[in-house]
Amino acid sequence: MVPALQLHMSKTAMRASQKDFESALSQVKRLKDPGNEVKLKLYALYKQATEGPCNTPKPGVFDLINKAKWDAWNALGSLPKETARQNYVDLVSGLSSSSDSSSQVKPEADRKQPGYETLVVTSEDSITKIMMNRPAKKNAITIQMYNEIMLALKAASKDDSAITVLTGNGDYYSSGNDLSNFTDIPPEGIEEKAKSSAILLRDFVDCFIDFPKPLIAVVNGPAVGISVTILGLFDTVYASSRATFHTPFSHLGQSPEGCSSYTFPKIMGPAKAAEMLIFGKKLTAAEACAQGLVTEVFPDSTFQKEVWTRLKAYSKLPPNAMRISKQVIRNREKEKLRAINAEESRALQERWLSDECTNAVMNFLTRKAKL
Ligand SMILES: CCCCCCCCCC/C=C/CC(=O)SCCNC(=O)CCNC(=O)[C@H](O)C(C)(C)COP(=O)(O)OP(=O)(O)OC[C@H]1O[C@@H](n2cnc3c(N)ncnc32)[C@H](O)[C@@H]1OP(=O)(O)O
Repeated sequence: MVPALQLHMSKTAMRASQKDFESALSQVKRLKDPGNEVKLKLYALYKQATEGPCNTPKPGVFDLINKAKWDAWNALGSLPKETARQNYVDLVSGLSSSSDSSSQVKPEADRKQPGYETLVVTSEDSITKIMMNRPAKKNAITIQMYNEIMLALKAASKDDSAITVLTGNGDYYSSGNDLSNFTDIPPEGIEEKAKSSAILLRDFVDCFIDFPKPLIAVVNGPAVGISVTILGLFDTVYASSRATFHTPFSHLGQSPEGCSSYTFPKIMGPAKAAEMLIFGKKLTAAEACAQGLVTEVFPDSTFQKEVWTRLKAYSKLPPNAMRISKQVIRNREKEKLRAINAEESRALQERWLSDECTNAVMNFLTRKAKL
């Protein structure tokens, strides 16, 4: 190589290295804590790059931290300043790329727990998220979905997450019971179907009564029927400003479930509860919040961002303390809630056999009526 060109190139390399060094110095402040060993390496390379070989007296044996730093610097011997600077830049660049890849959000499909067809269940940041996933059917709850939600709750109660969230995919939170559940009548007849459905309903609601960790509903859109009534068993309910809360049981020839015959009057008083549960009054998110069913309403445009930021912060609280607090708040009611659940399920078992209910369901299924 022509000597003049060689000189030019090495000067450029040195200038670039100085620039890289400065940017590495600012980058290092944004890195996650890389641990003590790496921090010592960085310290030593920095000192070598800026001051040259170690030139200070060795600290005393009891000055542990300064001695470790001194040892690390001294170990670099007579390494040239430029090489130390380059090594520093290389080390920071390696740390940044590994911390970038660990903080990258994996696509939901990669994090999804297997085994669910009607739900997407993910666990991340100490939060288990159970998302109802039939958006084309407004997340109407099929028999399979009832069973999968129970499975997901049981798994979440034992996993290492601190909090559990139920939410919906798409524009609805859930349109409640899938009315086509009424069409799948076994050879044993409708009475048997009503009986097994009442057991399913009781077991489903018991899972919410017994859930041991903080349980949060992220109500992303309108909620109907059982998806509303079980909200009284959640610890926190966050709603989008687009959400509505509708329990049209009389319209459907049915009666309340999800322990709402007890929780709603307790939450909002008997008069407001009756308007919802007997007359099917639909509440806006703001009304549901004013009546205590909803904890907080967020503008729809920022709903997901605000709610998940809040939940990520809550999920870092000590999990055992949260669990015990929930027990202290809820345990004394559990037996009562189970008895109420059983009673509501028995009442519905009869309702499902009534003409009022059959006609309402048929009207929906034959496209004659919607809510
Ligand atoms: C004896 C056997 C008993 C079995 C019982 C099992 C256990 C049950 C225990 C629990 C009991 C719970 C009580 C309740 O939850 S009551 C509430 C029931 N829900 C409803 O009545 C809502 C019915 N849906 C509607 O009124 C409307 O769909 C809507 C929610 C107001 C939305 O209207 P939209 O115009 O915006 O959208 P739409 O075109 O209607 O819906 C899109 C498609 O989704 C289907 N769909 C929506 N909700 C349901 C539903 N709840 N059940 C079944 N299918 C639903 C709708 O039919 C559309 O489908 P498609 O595109 O036409 O194929």
